[in-house]
This record gives sequence, structure tokens and C-alpha cells, in this order.
Amino acid sequence: MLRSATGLPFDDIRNLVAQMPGPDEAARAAARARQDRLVKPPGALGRLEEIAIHIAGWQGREIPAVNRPTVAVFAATHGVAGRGVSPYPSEVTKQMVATFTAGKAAVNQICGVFGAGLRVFDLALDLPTPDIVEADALTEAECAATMAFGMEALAGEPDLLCLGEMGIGNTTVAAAIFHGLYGGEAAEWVGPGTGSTGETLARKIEAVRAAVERSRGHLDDPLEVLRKLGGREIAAMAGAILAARLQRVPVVLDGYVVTAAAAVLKAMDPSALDHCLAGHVSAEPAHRRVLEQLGLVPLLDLGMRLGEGSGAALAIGVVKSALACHAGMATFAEAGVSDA
Ligand SMILES: Cc1cc2ncn([C@H]3O[C@H](COP(=O)(O)O)[C@@H](O)[C@H]3O)c2cc1C
Ligand SMILES: O=C(O)c1cccnc1
Repeated sequence: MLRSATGLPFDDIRNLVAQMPGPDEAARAAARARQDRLVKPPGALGRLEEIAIHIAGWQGREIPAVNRPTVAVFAATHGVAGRGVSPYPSEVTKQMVATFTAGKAAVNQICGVFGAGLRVFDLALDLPTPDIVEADALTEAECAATMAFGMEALAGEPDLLCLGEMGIGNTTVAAAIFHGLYGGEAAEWVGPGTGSTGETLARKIEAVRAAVERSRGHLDDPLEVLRKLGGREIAAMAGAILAARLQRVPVVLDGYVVTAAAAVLKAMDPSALDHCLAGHVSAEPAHRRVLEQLGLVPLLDLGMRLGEGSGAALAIGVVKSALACHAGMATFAEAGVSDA
């Protein structure tokens, strides 16, 4: 638990945010110099070069490696789903958790391709958080404890942590967090999610508007936004991103919903996502704008809108390829190739 002798739970979270380390600048510089010696025109590997340098900085070595990538999927149940904001019933969350365990979801197949481990964290699925239109999703103690629980994603000592989620209704929750953090109109943040249209989409926009309206006066504190509007998987993912940072483990974000957890930390500290890569931009319309807001350029843009960590898992292939080139390519000198 994060409760200290003197502080409130959120103060403990704030203390951790204040302790976030930066990357190893010497390792970054060494990796950058290596990229310039490898047998290719400088910059010819485009973002693969930046990715190798990014991972080098966070792993603290000139030649980093990703041998134990982990996809951590956090699952939770949302009271707001009872408003009919998703075409699917809340039971699907538990059923999909069973499907992950059986190895039969999309994310399992993608993990298999890249040799990634999948860990599923089930956050009290029989106990939905209150409907955010009516009441706060979490108390401060619950929110801090759930963030602490999310730190368990680091327990297997992954060398790359990808985040995913499952929770019917959670694109509504994510939209509420973005609307709470960034303002504007509710409708700007709301999209179809699993496929909401017409009346369902209208109920979703109204739920986001009303939940944020209910939270007015508390929106300048990102942890309050998380507590009042976010579900357990969002809080746990925020904790996982923070824990990864404290251990200098690089993170790959997934789509719109995972990005809501990231946005809370970024609002607390502009450097909070420096260890994160955006695995992809999802087809949820507001995701692109949110990534711009966060200063993240997605690695992939494949029109995916699934969640589960599927886009983050797919990006492992890009990261591994970047590191394979960085580690395995000869330098101009080694290969005996004439430099420019
Ligand atoms: C079969 C199925 C598998 C999924 N895997 C991820 N999600 C995704 O859809 C949900 C969010 O969308 P909304 O807010 O519209 O409910 C999340 O659980 C998310 O991960 C799924 C949804 C379904 C139906
Ligand atoms: O982008 C996402 O995270 C997403 C989109 C649709 C449904 N679930 C998640």
C-alpha cells in the first residue's frame, strides 16, 4: 500500500511523481553515436533510430534489448455502462477475461507473434464502480490503492511494458477524463467505441457532459479527475505507467482508453510520459487529437479500434525490429563499406 504514516494517499502518489527519474543521457548519446556509425545513410531508418535511442536511454545501456516484453491488460466494470452507452452488455468484460485466459482473443495472437507475455489483472469485476453521472467512481483511498495495485504489472520485471484494458463502457469513461482535463464540448471527445451510433451515441455524449458537469470545481486536480470520472482499470494503468517510470522501464501505450490513464499523469507533470511510446493511433476519432495534446506520435496507424492492448502489442514488432537493427548491424568500418 502507498499510505504513509503522515500523508493522504494522493500525497503519496504526488511524492512518487516528484521522484520520477529521467533517462540515462550517456546511454542515449552512445546509442545515437552508434546509429550514426551503422552501415546506412544517417537517418535512413527513420523513427526506428529514435526508438532504439529511446529504449537505450530508459534501459540505461548503449545496446538495449527487449527479451521479456509484457502486455498487462487491466479489466474493470463500470456503473455508467448501465446507461446504455455501449452496444454490448457489461457481462462481456468477464467473458473477454475468460477469452484472454483461454488464449483466444486478438491480443493473445499478437503476443504470440512477438513472444510477449500477457498478464490479465481483474479488478473486482463483480463490483462495478458507481455510475459517474451520479457519483464519484472511486474514493481517494480506493483510487490510490488501485494505482498501487497497477504497479504489480512490473512484478515480472518486463523490459518493455505494454498496457491494455477491457471494460465495457470505458470509452465513455475515457472521454469523460479527456473532457474533464481538456475542456471543450463533451461531443468533441466522444466517439463510437465498440460501435455506438444514434441513440446510444447520444446517451454517451450526455453521460460524459453530465459526469464532467457534476465534477466542476475539482477539474484542476488530475488525480481528482481520475478518481471522480475514471474506473479501476484507468487508475491501475496510471499506477503501472508511473511504476514503470520509477524503474526506468519503457512503456508502450495502446489506444484511446489507455491514453486516458497516461493523460492524467501528463497533467500532473509534463515529463511524466517521457518513457512512453504511443503504440498506435486508434480509429476512435478523438485519439489523434489527444496524442497531439500529449506530444506523442503514434508508431502505427492501422484503423484498429479494439483495445485489449492489441495496438501496443503490435508495436512490439516495431520496437524489436528497431533494436535488432541497432544491435545487429555492422558499422561502416566493420563492414568495410565506404562512408559518404
Ligand atoms: C467482444 C469485445 C472484445 C473487446 N476487446 C476490447 N474491447 C473494447 O471495448 C470496450 C470499450 O468500448 P465501449 O465503451 O463501446 O464499451 C473495452 O472493453 C475495450 O477494451 C472489446 C469489446 C467487445 C465487445
Ligand atoms: O482505442 C481504444 O482504446 C478503443 C477503441 C474502441 C474500443 N475500445 C478501445
